Amino acid sequence: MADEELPAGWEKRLSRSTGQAYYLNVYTKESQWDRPTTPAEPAGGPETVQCSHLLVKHSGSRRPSSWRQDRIIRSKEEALEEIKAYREQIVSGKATFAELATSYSDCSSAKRGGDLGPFGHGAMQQPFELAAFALKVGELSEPVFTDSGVHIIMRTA
Ligand SMILES: Cn1nc(-c2ccccc2)cc1C(=O)N[C@H](Cc1nc2ccccc2[nH]1)C(=O)O
Repeated sequence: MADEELPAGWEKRLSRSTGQAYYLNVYTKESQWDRPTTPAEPAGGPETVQCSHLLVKHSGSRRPSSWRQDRIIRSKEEALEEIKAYREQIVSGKATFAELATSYSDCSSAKRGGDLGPFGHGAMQQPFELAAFALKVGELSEPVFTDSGVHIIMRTA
């Protein structure tokens, strides 16, 4: 079977000792045995990422109101428990990220399944940015706290 094309930024090499194929990130010169499925990221990480998020606000949020609820009174601890339950539903496959974000996110991006579109450094609150840029494409964050509330973040590009 002809070798399928590799995602951008990768080169296929053969191990001198075993003859086994491995893959080289041409930017960072790092190598891996597993065939890559996403483009190689340059050293220093990506300039922009695209993420979807699910936000649960609480009484201490910067704007304790949303399309879902005019006045949000749940505590920060209750918000964390809710976001952990949503994360478990996603990880177990009981629901998709987009389904839950559409129904339950307190961010206006809920209408787009939580999709925030592409963004670069400096666009989002720092805890959110740090978590988002640390994710690999397709990865789901642990709960992230910002002045807006408690988030889970899925990097999509
Ligand atoms: C940063 N952002 N993008 C959208 C958005 C994007 C695409 C389509 C519709 C809305 C909404 C927002 C936003 O700040 N929403 C706030 C809540 C919020 N706070 C955030 C902090 C970090 C990242 C996303 C966040 N969303 C709100 O609705 O009160």
